[in-house]
Amino acid sequence: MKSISLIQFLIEERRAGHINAELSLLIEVVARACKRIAVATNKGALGGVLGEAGTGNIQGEAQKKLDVISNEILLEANAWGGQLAACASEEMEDPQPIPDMYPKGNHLLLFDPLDGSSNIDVNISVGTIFSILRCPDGITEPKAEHFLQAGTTQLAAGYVVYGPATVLVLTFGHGTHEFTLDREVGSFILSRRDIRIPEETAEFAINMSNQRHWEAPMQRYIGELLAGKDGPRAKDFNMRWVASMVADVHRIITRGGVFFYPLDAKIKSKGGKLRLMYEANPMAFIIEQAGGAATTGRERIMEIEPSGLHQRVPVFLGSKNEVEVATHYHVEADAAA
Ligand SMILES: O=P(O)(O)OC[C@H]1O[C@](O)(COP(=O)(O)O)[C@@H](O)[C@@H]1O
Ligand SMILES: [Mg+2]
Ligand SMILES: [Mg+2]
Repeated sequence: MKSISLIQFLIEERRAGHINAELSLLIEVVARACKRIAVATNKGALGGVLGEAGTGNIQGEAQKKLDVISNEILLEANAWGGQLAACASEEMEDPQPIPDMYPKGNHLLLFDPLDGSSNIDVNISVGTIFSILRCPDGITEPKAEHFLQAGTTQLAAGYVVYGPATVLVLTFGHGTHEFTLDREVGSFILSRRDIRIPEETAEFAINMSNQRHWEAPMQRYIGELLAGKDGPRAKDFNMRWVASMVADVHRIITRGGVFFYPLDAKIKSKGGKLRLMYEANPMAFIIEQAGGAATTGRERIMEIEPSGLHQRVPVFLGSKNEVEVATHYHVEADAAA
């Protein structure tokens, strides 16, 4: 098989008119930063990267050292290239403009620098998630409000999973593609083009420990899956929960399945657990481009008009038919109420 590097793939995408030179460079820079995060992650205890940073982020969550290191790597890598107007991160309260000493570009980059933080210290896959938007015309100093664009306007989205292999999954709205890092050569190589998620699945991912706090339609849906062959679905379902969204989504991208982080009584006042701008929107774009579906249980994630940079939403995503059944149960219960 002829091997195609990420750089060659980006040139092809430019020729096809899917991206411009600035966006191509931006993806290269993000991919290079993620290689550095992979190196830091792989060093583990030997690199002094495990454990708590001793600080808290805007979400009120304790930061791990690797959350802080990954955030810095992404900010530093993106500061100088002339492809960005500003960055926003799950770890920072406000967007960070590109310093005045560097040229500015027309894109906005949003990222969850290190997803699955609870898994860092136990040597389970973690990742980085990113989303790219166009900076509104005439805005030279983007503020939070300029990032508040619906997911349907994303120009690109991707994630990198730091697992047994380091893998980048990317979309520009023309299919979802996967690249595997060749560690010896230092290049991402195309490993799957135009990924398709099967519409049917018998595998679901959810944190079952929250079951008693879920809303009634979620209780009903998961109850039916657990009843297996003897229940109304007449089929046995398997369950997986890595607790790193990147790893759970990557499994779905690879063999199908469905992922839920629903609303529950504990997190209701926050709107959900996962962040719309850094997690839900980019993953929804990637999943939809692979033939899957992504909703909040009530509406399509990518159609939400964001109200805040750190807004949280419920997330249902993956194989189309299961997302539809679970969403239908919620919409039906709302209508009945
Ligand atoms: O610990 P829980 O409740 O199972 O939540 C796990 C979820 O939280 C997350 O770790 C949140 O992401 P961060 O690690 O970036 O905060 C997701 O990756 C994962 O799906
Ligand atoms: Mg995350
Ligand atoms: Mg994170």
